[in-house]
Amino acid sequence: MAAAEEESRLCSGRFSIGYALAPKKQQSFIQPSLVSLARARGIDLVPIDPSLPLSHQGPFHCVLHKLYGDEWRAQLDAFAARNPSVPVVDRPAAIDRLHNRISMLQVVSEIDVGGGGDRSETFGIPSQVVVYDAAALANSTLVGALRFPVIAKPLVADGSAKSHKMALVFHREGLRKLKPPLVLQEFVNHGGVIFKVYVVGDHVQCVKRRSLPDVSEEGLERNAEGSVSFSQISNMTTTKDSMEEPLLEEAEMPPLSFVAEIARGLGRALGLHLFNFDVIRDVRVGNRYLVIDINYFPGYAKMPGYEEVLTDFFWKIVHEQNKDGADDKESSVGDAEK
Ligand SMILES: Nc1ncnc2c1ncn2[C@@H]1O[C@H](COP(=O)(O)OP(=O)(O)OP(=O)(O)O)[C@@H](O)[C@H]1O
Ligand SMILES: O=P(O)(O)O[C@H]1[C@H](OP(=O)(O)O)[C@@H](OP(=O)(O)O)[C@@H](O)[C@@H](O)[C@@H]1OP(=O)(O)O
Ligand SMILES: [Mg+2]
Ligand SMILES: [Mg+2]
Repeated sequence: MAAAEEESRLCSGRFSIGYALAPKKQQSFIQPSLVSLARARGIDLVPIDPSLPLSHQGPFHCVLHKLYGDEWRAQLDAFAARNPSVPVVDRPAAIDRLHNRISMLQVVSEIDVGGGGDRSETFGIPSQVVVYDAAALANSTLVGALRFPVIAKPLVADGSAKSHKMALVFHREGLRKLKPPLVLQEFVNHGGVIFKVYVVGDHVQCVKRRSLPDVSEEGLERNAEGSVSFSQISNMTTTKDSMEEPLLEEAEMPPLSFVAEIARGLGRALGLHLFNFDVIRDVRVGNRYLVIDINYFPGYAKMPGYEEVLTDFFWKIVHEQNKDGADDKESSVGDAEK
């Protein structure tokens, strides 16, 4: 940041965080309750107009964003080159890894959750294969390795409505109408409840949501249709499903220390501060947890107390950044920025 701009901040004692978000995201995330809490703690949340040069906006002490495309990327790169000490949360190259459902989950095998060796819980990802074209869907070696039912997920997870369109496929014949590129992931019975683990820097919070109900052997036989399509099931408040209602309130949460260790490992390996991940508990192995999805900058406003959590995060970023003004300090924000 230019010396004159920093001087004006020192006089005003305030920090500016610029945010660049799609209109729907802006509406859900930038709540008056968040804006006023941040303001009370000396932080102004300022909208960035992505159609104007970033250099004509600001000054900012941090840039927060969930926008894609080459133009936006070029703007951020130029901004980072001009303002090497201003954190960009998060780096586009780090976010990219979450836009492909294979690279997204590969990171799970890269992390090490120690727990001193006395932890009974284990974690991993479901078996999955990637299918690039229709010919591969007919390949018995590839598909034969999977146990049905499977969930077909678009390979690309770029936030488009299309990228959330899934199909639960009961039989091999159900694969025929699918459109690659996609990932075929084994459906794991998990009691109809999913755990969403929200990460904001060092903060980790886990909530329960409804999920797809378990599929029994009879259900598998009965389903002559071969597949069922769905989209963003955990955001639905009701389902038309005739299957037994999952008892959301009664579902036991995973130990917080366990999910927090996974969260920290993922945050470090991905170089990200703002994300959530979906975890299910395998009903066959009660202490086995599977990560099935990781999302950049999720719907934080649905997280209880999100205003405090996000304001604390903003406060830490701008204060760490300005403590000794350098890029070479040891803050986690600085590390991710590099
Ligand atoms: N392997 C699996 N086994 C059982 N259920 C699964 C599996 N994968 C996904 N699901 C169910 O399908 C839902 C959607 O899958 P996923 O989370 O991968 O999609 P998404 O569109 O990326 O979700 P989000 O809205 O969280 O970004 C999950 O919330 C869960 O209910
Ligand atoms: O819109 P919502 O508040 O539901 O947030 C969802 C968010 O949509 P948004 O970024 O457009 O807001 C999604 O992002 P994209 O994959 O589509 O980029 C994804 O992160 C979901 O997992 C979030 O739901 P949550 O996991 O928190 O339940
Ligand atoms: Mg999900
Ligand atoms: Mg997702």
